[in-house]
Amino acid sequence: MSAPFHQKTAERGNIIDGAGYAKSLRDRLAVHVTNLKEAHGQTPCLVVVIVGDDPASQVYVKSKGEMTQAIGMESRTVRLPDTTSEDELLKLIDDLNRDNVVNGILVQLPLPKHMSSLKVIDAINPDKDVDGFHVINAGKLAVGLDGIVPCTPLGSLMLLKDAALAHGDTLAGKNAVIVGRSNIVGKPMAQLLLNQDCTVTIAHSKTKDLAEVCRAADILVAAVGRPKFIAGDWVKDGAYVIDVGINRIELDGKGKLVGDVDFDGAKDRALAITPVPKGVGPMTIACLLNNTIKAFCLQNHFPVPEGV
Ligand SMILES: Nc1nc2c(c(=O)[nH]1)N[C@@H](CN(C=O)c1ccc(C(=O)N[C@@H](CCC(=O)O)C(=O)O)cc1)CN2
Repeated sequence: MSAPFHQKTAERGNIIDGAGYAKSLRDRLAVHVTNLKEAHGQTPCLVVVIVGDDPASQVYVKSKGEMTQAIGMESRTVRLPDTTSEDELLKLIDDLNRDNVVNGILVQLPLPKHMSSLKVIDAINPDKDVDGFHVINAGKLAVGLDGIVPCTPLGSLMLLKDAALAHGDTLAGKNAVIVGRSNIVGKPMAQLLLNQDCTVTIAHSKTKDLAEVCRAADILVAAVGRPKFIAGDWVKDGAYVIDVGINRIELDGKGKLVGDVDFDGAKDRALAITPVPKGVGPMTIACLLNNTIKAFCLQNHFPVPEGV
């Protein structure tokens, strides 16, 4: 087993360095891309589709394109106006499904209100669904088959495993509480932690005594999308805390990014905790690159590189 990336140091304390882990993952993936090119003369190709002009989505999509290219893969971005009809988007996906050069298709979420994200995701060929959102990939994860795993939960699991390893610990047998039941984070995160032999609870807006449920968590994953929703005293002493939330708030007249956890209140209780920014967020894009390489190898019947 490799040495843990996350080490408790004087500067970092118990703060999980998601940005640093993501960089080291991208460096490893760049080596795989070079090796695949040398061995097969082919390069994985990712197409990202964005509809509309949501400013945060524009930033993420730009970053996806840059990072895809930076590790040596081919990147294409399709930008559509928010007047695009659902049928036009479905037609584009159909074309991309049929294009043999394209290995990965990602439709940036959220979509404009006149589109059904379930319908759009369902139209993507599951083999090219590098987000891992298609019902076939969700089903594979649920029954323990190898498929494409959603990027944010996959990145969160990598950080958790690494933090546990740094403490000479494992995830098996731990009480994991996930606050949030979305299809793209909460539910797949629960499946991943179940597969690690955790005892898993999914909590949500109707959960009774949420604070008490959280206080019982050895692993607490916050994915509610509400700034500082999880108070510091909801965190058990010695818990691993993964904060998936990325919320933009105004503080002293300035824009600021905060997570779903009250970081200052939680950090002295947690054994290890992800910050916002530079925690889970950067792992989302690094795992997208990981998934694109995996999809490329599976489509071409090449061996999937170890660790991908
Ligand atoms: N099709 C998808 N849509 C969306 C996904 C997804 O996985 N697939 N996830 C999010 C947005 N997202 C990627 O698309 C994403 C969010 C945040 C980050 C990130 O690196 N955040 C930085 C802060 C950046 C900032 O200033 O906003 C951090 O946390 O350090 C990357 C990707 C919703 N849509």
